[in-house]
Amino acid sequence: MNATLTGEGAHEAAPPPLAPAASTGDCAIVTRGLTKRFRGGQVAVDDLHLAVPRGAVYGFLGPNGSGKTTTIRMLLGLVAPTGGGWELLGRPMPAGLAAALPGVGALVEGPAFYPYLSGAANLLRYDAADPTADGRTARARVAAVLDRVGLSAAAGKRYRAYSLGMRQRLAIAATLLGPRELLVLDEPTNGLDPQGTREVRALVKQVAAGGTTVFVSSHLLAEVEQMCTHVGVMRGGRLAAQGPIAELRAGRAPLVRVLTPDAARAAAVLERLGLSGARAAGEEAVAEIGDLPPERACAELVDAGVAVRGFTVARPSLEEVFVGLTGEGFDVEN
Ligand SMILES: Nc1ncnc2c1ncn2[C@@H]1O[C@H](COP(=O)(O)OP(=O)(O)OP(=O)(O)O)[C@@H](O)[C@H]1O
Repeated sequence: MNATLTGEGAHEAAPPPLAPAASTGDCAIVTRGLTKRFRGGQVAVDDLHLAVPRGAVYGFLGPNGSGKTTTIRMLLGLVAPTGGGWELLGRPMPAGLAAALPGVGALVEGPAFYPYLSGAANLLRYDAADPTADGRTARARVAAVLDRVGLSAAAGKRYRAYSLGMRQRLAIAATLLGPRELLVLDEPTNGLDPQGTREVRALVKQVAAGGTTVFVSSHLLAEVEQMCTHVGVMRGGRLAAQGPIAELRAGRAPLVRVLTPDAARAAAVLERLGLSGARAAGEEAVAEIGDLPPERACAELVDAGVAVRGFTVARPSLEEVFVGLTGEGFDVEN
């Protein structure tokens, strides 16, 4: 799949699209113009074109309120779109929901577990609620899934004694009771401590390594960088960018940054040298270095009388790329 940059996120400083529209070839999720306008007129999701390749761990990244949960709820048939269409596991929706959903594990709102029952007993109750599950093999299924999420040793422990990370792993275990081709997780590390976050991240990677496509929403860039192969960036209900993380990062032009009290003059020199996107902000002038040898740029600046206090050439970090696209910062803590 190719990375694409679309929409209004591409403001003045943002570079042009990396590639044509994403291929929707072998995808676990495809949306075409998916839109949700709530009563009262608010457009929560606007003309969304997602392409989630099979086998990907796709990070659905965006600040709070950018439309992630609404999108996930539409994908799962929990709320009806007001425009556009979508496919899950190759089936057109919503007609194919009943056929596709058994292959989809989803964690949208945390499942309700009984605090006085053990993890295993809670999962047995979940399993019993699934009319397609064979009751005779329930115990084996629950044991296998507890093993998969690393909770075998705590299987008999009461839920209320579980740590936050264990609770979330149990919730993910509940989504894995059946064989799943696709796992959809809405902010699975929200509210977890660093240890719980690590546990959930490791579990997601492990599930993906078993061949399951994972679609996971997050407002944490660092988390998406660590866990995901692909990313879609939401801004105000629209998709500002999507593609393989490595491609989004690698496709960005290296920038020259000049630290100087003469930032405006430095930007003018860089522009005169033919560099794109030359701009000044505070005590920094920035431009795309292109093919110009950095030493030549530096010499020209000095010749023009610019007091160069710092000079670096580097690709923008993923965070800088996304801030450029969304116009908003990301919480990079954690
Ligand atoms: N039922 C609803 N009626 C009206 N507006 C809604 C409804 N649900 C969500 N919205 C609005 O739609 C926008 C997108 O919300 P959504 O929950 O999808 O965003 P999000 O990216 O998942 O954010 P968060 O992480 O905070 O949940 C928000 O402005 C929200 O207030």
